[in-house]
Amino acid sequence: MTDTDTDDVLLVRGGTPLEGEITVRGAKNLVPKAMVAALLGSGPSRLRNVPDIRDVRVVRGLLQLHGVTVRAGEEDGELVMDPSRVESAHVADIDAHAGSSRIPILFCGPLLHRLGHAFIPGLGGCDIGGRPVDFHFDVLRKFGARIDKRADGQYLEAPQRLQGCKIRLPYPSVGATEQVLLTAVLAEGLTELTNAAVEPEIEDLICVLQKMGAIISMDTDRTIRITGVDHLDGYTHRALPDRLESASWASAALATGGDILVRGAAQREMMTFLNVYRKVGGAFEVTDGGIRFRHPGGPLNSIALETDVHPGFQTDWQQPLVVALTQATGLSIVHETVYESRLGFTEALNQMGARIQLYRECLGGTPCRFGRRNFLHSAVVSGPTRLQGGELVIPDLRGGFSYLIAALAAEGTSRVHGIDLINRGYENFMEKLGRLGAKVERP
Ligand SMILES: CC(=O)N[C@H]1[C@@H](OP(=O)(O)OP(=O)(O)OC[C@H]2O[C@@H](n3ccc(=O)[nH]c3=O)[C@H](O)[C@@H]2O)O[C@H](CO)[C@@H](O)[C@@H]1O
Ligand SMILES: C=C(OP(=O)(O)O)C(=O)O
Repeated sequence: MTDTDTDDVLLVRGGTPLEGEITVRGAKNLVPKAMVAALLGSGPSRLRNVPDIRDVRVVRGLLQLHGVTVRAGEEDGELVMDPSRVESAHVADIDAHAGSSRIPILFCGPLLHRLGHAFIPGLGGCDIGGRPVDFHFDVLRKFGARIDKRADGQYLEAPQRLQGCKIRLPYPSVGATEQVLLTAVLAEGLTELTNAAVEPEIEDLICVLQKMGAIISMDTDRTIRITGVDHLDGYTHRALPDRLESASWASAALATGGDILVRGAAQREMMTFLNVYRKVGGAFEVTDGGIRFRHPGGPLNSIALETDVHPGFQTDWQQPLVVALTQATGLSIVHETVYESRLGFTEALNQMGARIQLYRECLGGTPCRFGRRNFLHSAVVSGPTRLQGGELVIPDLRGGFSYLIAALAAEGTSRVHGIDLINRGYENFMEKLGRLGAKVERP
């Protein structure tokens, strides 16, 4: 689909506060990985709270190509995956199904265990930095995999059973940590991973693997130890809620002066976000069923914000919150330390009337990996500014949702191109917008 396709364009009439209730389901950053984990089991797995998003469809297609039967369970949002007949898939078919997601790389360990070989096509995912996968392949080599890089992708082979090993990640990468987990659980012997990522979605993946029969311990110092086992069963698991989508709606409430009850949102995984939300001047109430986010009236406060690995401020929360910061009084500082190019989306906000200046220097308290490498990875947001509707082309998933928020907060009408990308990570977002009173229509 191109951005000239009218199906992929949304007309947004701004100026109406978003008000009402919506529900978030399982996390985009857990569900597809738990689906990959099903490949490791000898029997069927049941995953609940699965959202209907594109990244889930991509993994479903890839599992099916490898002989896994995937069907809906009895409960709404339940998937039953049976891997009893895992088989090789044709390289061209894998390529066609890989889609826009980064998940195919996590098939490596499970396929090496089940088949002795794997093919990994070029990866999708958001264009917010170089996003190399060198850690993944370094890790797989340590387990004993052979990797042959060709023009169409990476061909992997396990000449013998993969062996547990000692690994230290150069940076606590979420994907590389998951790569280690999904590979080490069936490898022979002990694997010790230091400098691991400890995001809530990783803990939930560990819960899935433990239910399957894996032995995994987590220390407080980012060390994860996995004792390889010979056999894993299927699992039954309810995915943790999507803390990233929840925060996006929270930012939408703040930027539009609205009031949104996000059913399913969970406090524990959002503590860092909630502290920042309160500092900016947003109000929230945690209930048993979710979190209500609202603009309490009056001015918002400028803040200094630094994204970081968990338990720091999650980078995927950054872009939607920046839109709310355009409405705060004074100068806010945003230092993006996880991705080198995640602030480019602000140019379009400036065209709408925001005042956001980007810097190559580390403007936060902590110098980061990007400070001396010429990346525009810090921002100063001056506010409050009146936003005017504009012509917006969605650059990436969270940037796309941020443009929707900006268009909803702006005066006048915006044309937002490329909205299909939002389906990667936001279930039924059009329906949810409608329920919250947003004035949106297809041209
Ligand atoms: C599907 C999914 O779960 N996506 C999430 C996952 O992405 P993903 O797993 O891709 O993110 P990583 O944590 O791996 O990336 C973090 C940093 O490490 C670098 N890096 C990573 C791997 C590697 O082999 N080499 C390398 O240099 C990346 O370029 C980036 O600068 O975690 C990110 C950080 O919380 C989130 O923003 C994404 O939403
Ligand atoms: C960066 C993101 O996702 P992915 O890693 O799937 O591109 C995101 O969810 O904001």
